[in-house]
Amino acid sequence: MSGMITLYQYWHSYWLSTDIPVLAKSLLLNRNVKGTKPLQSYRSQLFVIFVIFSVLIITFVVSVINFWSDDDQYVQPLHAIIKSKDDFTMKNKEYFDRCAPIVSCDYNDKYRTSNGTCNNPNNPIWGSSNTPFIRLVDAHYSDGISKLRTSFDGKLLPSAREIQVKLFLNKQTRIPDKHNQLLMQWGQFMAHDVSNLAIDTNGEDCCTYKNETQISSACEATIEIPIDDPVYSKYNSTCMKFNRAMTSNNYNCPLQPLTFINDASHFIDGSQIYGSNDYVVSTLRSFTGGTLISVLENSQEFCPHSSFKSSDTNKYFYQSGDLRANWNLGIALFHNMFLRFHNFVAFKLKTVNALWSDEKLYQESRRFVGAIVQHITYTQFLPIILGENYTKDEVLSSNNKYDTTVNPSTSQEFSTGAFRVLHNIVPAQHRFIDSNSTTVKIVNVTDWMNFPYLLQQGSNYDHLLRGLLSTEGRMSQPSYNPLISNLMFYSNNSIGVDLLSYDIQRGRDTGLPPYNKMRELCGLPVAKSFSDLIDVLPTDDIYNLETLYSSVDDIDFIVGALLETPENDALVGNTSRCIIGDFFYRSRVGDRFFYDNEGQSGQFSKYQLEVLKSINLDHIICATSFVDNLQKNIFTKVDNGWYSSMKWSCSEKYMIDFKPWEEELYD
Ligand code: HEM
Ligand SMILES: [Ca+2]
Repeated sequence: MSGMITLYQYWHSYWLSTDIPVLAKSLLLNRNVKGTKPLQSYRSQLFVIFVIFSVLIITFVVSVINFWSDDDQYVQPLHAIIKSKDDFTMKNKEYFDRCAPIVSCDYNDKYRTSNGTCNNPNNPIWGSSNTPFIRLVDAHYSDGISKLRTSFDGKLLPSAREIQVKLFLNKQTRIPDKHNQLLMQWGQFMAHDVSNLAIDTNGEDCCTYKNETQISSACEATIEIPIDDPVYSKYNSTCMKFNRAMTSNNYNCPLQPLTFINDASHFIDGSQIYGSNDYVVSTLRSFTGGTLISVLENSQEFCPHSSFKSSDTNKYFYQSGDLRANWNLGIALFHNMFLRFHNFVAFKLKTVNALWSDEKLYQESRRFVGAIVQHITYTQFLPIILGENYTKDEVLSSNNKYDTTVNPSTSQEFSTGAFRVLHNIVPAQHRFIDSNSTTVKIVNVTDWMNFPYLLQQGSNYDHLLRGLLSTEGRMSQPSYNPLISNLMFYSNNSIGVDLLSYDIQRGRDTGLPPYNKMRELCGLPVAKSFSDLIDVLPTDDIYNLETLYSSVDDIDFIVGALLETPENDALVGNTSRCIIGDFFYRSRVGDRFFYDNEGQSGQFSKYQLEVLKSINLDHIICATSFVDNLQKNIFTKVDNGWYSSMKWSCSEKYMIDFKPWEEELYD
């Protein structure tokens, strides 16, 4: 009875007379309120129970709402799917057990090594150059080891060129794109930072060897051209030369099934600018003032030259951290831009730290540039490629914590498959635009492959840069432009090759799993018949696929990925987005030196990070060219709305503050 009274008294006094702020204060301070009656202790306990009970109910209601509102069943936490499928620490185990070099590391060092070793304290080789790509799915070869995949019923797969002709070649759409050509160029620059698959060429022309009995293994995979090919039949050509990629066997590490080696450091660290090993790095450094070697022409800085095969001394290749710098004019421009930017940063750091040595200036500048390359990729580039929300929720999730269990290596599926889908935004032509906004020249991309010297003549560097900035990009679509689809690397002696045929054949060469396997990995339902592809592929493409492949399980990954309808605000479809997203997630969380990872030896100070985060590609363009005003959204041709015609001027908007790098001197 006394207990009843007590309870009644409690409720009565609680609702009618308790001073709630006083009670809350007592709970917070975990002590009794002065002058309370003996009932007070019960009151506090009941109040705690009441709070806990309420929290439980609210949590339950919120999780029920979340469960029902999760209508996008295919958007799953991709790294969770991929990570749970396999243990990344076991990837390429045989390589690591048998062939990996032994390295000694100083984990207090503030700077990355040139080849990427010593990043992960438990696995110091992870992500370093000359180590294998990782496979997210096991290799697919017809003999389980090295022979190109065949169809499930044992027949040969359709020829890569036949697929190009029947599915893609005539599907050119010219809808104006809101992005400019610079976006594409950043993509290629990024691809070359993280991926370099060496090709086993030896100068052989595989089609000449084709009919000989002793065919070299590098030439096993020449591409058959259909007799009625709309382009090559005019030249009576029935064979497209194709060399297989180098494998670990070429690096003195025989492994089965074939394992492919990345010559670039897998990390996003600007290795295409600096080189992926000590030798290349040292050939590019001037060893004064922390700068890279450059040549001057018309008061402009360019990459140093290496000799050209031609006797004409006015023609040359640029030397840089990546041999592919000369492939096309746009990539050559980017190599020059970043050479200039490195030297600009070195100069500025010297002005705030007059006593810094060449070594210190070089390393600090490289660290600065590497951070900016990451920052641009994650904040300006990826939101356009993968969509804003996907980038935020999937790629940039998990705060800024480095995770030693995450393997940062580039995946085979990313480099030979998903990221190549963006070859579909490579334009056929570039415009050269002068300072009066007049187009002074239009060039075909394929006319200048391996002829980068055009860039250095007159004001061509700035003209091409203006062209990339103000020409609309090729809209993402299920085809490559007709020039790279037929005439890539053409010369006086050869018609040229087809990039899409190469991409399809390279997938088979490197044992990529077929499209259906990649769907499964990324959480899409496995297609049991062609008609099941309707969830992400247009109907007429499904029909055409059925005429080419005998089973839905045969479709090449890049073929399915290229046909997928792009997701919401992304440029790529569901499976490409998943594989690209997976790589960029691991490349961030698995990189101890990632620019905004917290608690690591190479960490930037708070003020340095503030400056770095305020810099974007606009600042780099302003610091390195005569282009002096820029649109507000650097990868967009023009901004929309009434404000659109206005551009921001370099001198007002894009200054970089180097003060946070000034080291205090103590007497
Ligand atoms: C004018 C522009 C471009 C040209 C001429 C070009 C050409 C090529 C060629 C010839 C290959 C090697 C093909 C092979 O033998 O397997 C390649 C590989 C590749 N490309 Fe492109 N590409 C361009 C732009 C891009 C863009 C915009 C991206 C992505 C955003 C990209 C991503 C890749 C990737 C990831 C590889 C594999 C790299 C490796 O592992 O070695 N490329 N490209
Ligand atoms: Ca790299």
